[in-house]
Amino acid sequence: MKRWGKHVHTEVVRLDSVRKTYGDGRAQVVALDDLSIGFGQATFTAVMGPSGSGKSTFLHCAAGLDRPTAGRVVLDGVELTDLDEKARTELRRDRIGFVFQAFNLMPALTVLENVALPLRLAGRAPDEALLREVIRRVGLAERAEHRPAELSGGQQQRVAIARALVSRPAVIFGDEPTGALDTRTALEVLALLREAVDRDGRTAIVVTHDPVAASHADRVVFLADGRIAGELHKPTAQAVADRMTHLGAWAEQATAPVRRVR
Ligand SMILES: Nc1ncnc2c1ncn2[C@@H]1O[C@H](COP(=O)(O)OP(=O)(O)OP(=O)(O)O)[C@@H](O)[C@H]1O
Repeated sequence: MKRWGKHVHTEVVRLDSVRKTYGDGRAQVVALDDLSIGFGQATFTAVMGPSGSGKSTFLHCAAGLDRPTAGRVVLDGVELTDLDEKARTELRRDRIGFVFQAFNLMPALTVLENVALPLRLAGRAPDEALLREVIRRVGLAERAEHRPAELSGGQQQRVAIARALVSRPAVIFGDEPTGALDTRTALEVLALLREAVDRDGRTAIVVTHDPVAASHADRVVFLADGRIAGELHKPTAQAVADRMTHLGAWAEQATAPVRRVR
């Protein structure tokens, strides 16, 4: 907890002087270059930047999926950089929800079973009333017994959001969560993330290429060459697009390889 004057400010995620390099010698790539940034509780941040600017690397380091080469990451009061692999896995399971572009649902399981999975993996007996409430909130009450292949892309992503929310995580990380969705469906998914932040006090950090998606955030953080290249608060889609143009993001994107699907 940090105090800024009269205001009490809680940072749920904090990166201090985080550096991440790949390879060494002449082939070394600096993906994150001395990055320091904090994310307050109940805030929604979009992370944007040209291809290769370090967005995925940032997300992986912030969420404890990967270890920085130097610097420290604190998530929900725990210093990730001190933890071994097993402890980091447990912290991810208990304190973090993930939403990916490719939904990553288990095809053989029903909606209800998919949403219950994080609780089962944590050895907790899922409370069916709680599961049904989370599924109702994402608008899929009638679909609880269906399997992912029987749902539209937008419905599948809503299942993924329900699954991310069920363990009441401190942070929800999104990697292009609306990347595979049409405009209207993307707006529904963004509204669910917004509600998780505003109503439940979750902290959302979402990597996106889409200025409209980013305009749903409280703050947009721009990365370039592994560093923070600027921020916008309460952004409009137009302001985000203008800043991305300034960063040369669109020109680079046109020639960039198709994003990896995880
Ligand atoms: N495993 C790896 N080995 C070597 N270099 C890597 C590796 N992963 C990423 N990089 C490099 O690190 C830099 C940052 O990559 P990163 O994937 O974080 O960028 P990004 O902003 O997410 O890009 P995109 O929008 O294209 O997905 C790039 O120069 C990339 O080539």
